Amino acid sequence: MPSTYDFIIVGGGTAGCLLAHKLSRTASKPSILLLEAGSNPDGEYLRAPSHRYSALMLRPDLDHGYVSEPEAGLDGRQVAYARGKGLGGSSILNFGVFLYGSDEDYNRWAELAGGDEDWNWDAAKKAYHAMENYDFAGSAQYKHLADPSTSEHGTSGSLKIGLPPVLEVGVVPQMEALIEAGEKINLDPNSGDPIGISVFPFSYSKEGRTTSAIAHLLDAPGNLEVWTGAKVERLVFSGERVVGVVTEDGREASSTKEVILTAGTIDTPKLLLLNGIGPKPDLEALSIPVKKHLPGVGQNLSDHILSFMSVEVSGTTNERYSFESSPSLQATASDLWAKDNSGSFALHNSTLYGGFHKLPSLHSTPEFSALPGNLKEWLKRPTVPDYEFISNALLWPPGTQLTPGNSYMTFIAFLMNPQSRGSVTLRSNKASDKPVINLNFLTHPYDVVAFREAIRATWTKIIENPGIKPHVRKTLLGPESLSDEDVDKFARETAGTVWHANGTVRMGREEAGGCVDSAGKVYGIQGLRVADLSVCPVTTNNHTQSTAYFVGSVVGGKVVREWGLDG
Ligand SMILES: Cc1cc2nc3c(=O)[nH]c(=O)nc-3n(C[C@H](O)[C@H](O)[C@H](O)COP(=O)(O)OP(=O)(O)OC[C@H]3O[C@@H](n4cnc5c(N)ncnc54)[C@H](O)[C@@H]3O)c2cc1C
Repeated sequence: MPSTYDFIIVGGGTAGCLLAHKLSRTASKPSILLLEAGSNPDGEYLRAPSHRYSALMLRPDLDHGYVSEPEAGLDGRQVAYARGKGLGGSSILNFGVFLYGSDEDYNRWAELAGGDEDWNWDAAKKAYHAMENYDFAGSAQYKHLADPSTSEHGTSGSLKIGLPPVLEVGVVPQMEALIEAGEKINLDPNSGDPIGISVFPFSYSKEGRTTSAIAHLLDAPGNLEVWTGAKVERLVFSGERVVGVVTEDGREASSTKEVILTAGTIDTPKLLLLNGIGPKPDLEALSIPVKKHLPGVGQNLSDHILSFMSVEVSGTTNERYSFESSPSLQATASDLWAKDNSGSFALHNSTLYGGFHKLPSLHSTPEFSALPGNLKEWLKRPTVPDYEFISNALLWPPGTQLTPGNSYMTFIAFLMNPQSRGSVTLRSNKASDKPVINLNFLTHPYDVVAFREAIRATWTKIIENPGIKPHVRKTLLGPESLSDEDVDKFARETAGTVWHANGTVRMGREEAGGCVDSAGKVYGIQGLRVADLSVCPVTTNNHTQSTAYFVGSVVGGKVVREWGLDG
């Protein structure tokens, strides 16, 4: 006999752990089973800010290891498409930036969700307030560059968010040089208005990285059971109702109320397709019995894209290369971190600064003019950015050897509001086969032009800045020139994912290709919801871990109300 629970949550990732936390702590104490394909990761080094970018390299076992198909817009390159595997999901591997989207993202989301105000900016603000435990201490050291208002952020949630207690060497003069050159400083990008340059808040505290599992599963109540190494392959149906799941290794569990999928933007549609929920012709072609013809499942894959650029700079600009190339400094840092979370492992890689910007010239291009009218109107709103840049990032390309005594500056251009759409489809009807991922990056004419302008503006703002230029010694990675042809070539050769995949089980009207309603319920099937980034009808203008938490929080709130879990 399979064990029976009120709710089964499939996927112990960013959204899934928050959802499990939320439901399990309601007054009625429903029984909940959380199933995670990966392990419960350990390894102290995974948490130090210094290792912010290296979890992927150090622990390939925590990555599902997906790779895209050859991409037409990227000269046939394939893109490694990491997805976290283990309790915490992609919050184990991510780079820790914690930014909300624009207020307009959430208001548009609410509109596309049929006017459901649970998704609008006011609701988002409340949701973030409730989940955050914001440490304001950091910014006290540099209030002219970051000054989040204490009343606008939560301090009693589970998710530790903050600003670096000390900024890394080089950051203050660079930010000041950009401000001097006319950049607007944004003292709190998590205010609904991301425009301007800011020190980026991160999902770190004095103890190091906060994953969703660390935030939400420590001291779990007795009514929450967690199975790791439990990859769900099959949904069990009773007529049109989902009543349970079966894992890869044959374990079964039944649900009396609902199964909620939080397996992420790649695996949630894969699971739906394998179980007969998706486009009928595709399912029939693979001999999968059709439970519900839903053409949108696996379609509409959306992601931000980025290109790294880097220059060698004089050794006085920052301390990055001298630290990274010194085994003895690293050893001391490792000891201090192990002893009391202090030293260079706490400081190194802790600071990212950057900004979200508008590109007025983009709005007069033919590619912009060709967009649908309501989208153009929305893109022109003052708090909707056209692109983002980040500086003080990791050495890129990794392993580059520099002139002894020198250091490096790496900065990144990001395309916001991408219009290219990809897909996640099945390779076969076997659950063990990886899905087919077509990103279709840079296949929409708007994206080509907007990304070109983003690269050009990022390069110019940083490299041509009179306070930064004198420190630059040579280009390590950048376009040959700033001509359209050279920038486009550079984009095709270097553009990659920001790992912000979303939209493959999109929320919206079924007649318009939507797969779930505004409560995350899968159309045509009872007892089945989705509560991860696959439901997004908007690619929010941020880095998307906060969006995943938001989805878990909103759908969780609806489940609590619909089932009266809080009495
Ligand atoms: C390398 C990298 C860097 C990033 N950097 C940032 C950043 O700096 N800031 C930011 O805001 N965002 C960042 N992101 C994006 C952000 O982390 C993700 O958008 C977000 O975590 C996705 O949350 P999710 O809940 O939708 O999915 P996930 O967190 O990926 O969770 C899905 C979970 O489901 C599990 N699962 C999958 N299939 C099954 C199955 N069949 N059965 C059981 N379990 C299953 C997975 O193992 C995983 O644990 C980054 C992502 C990556 C990969």
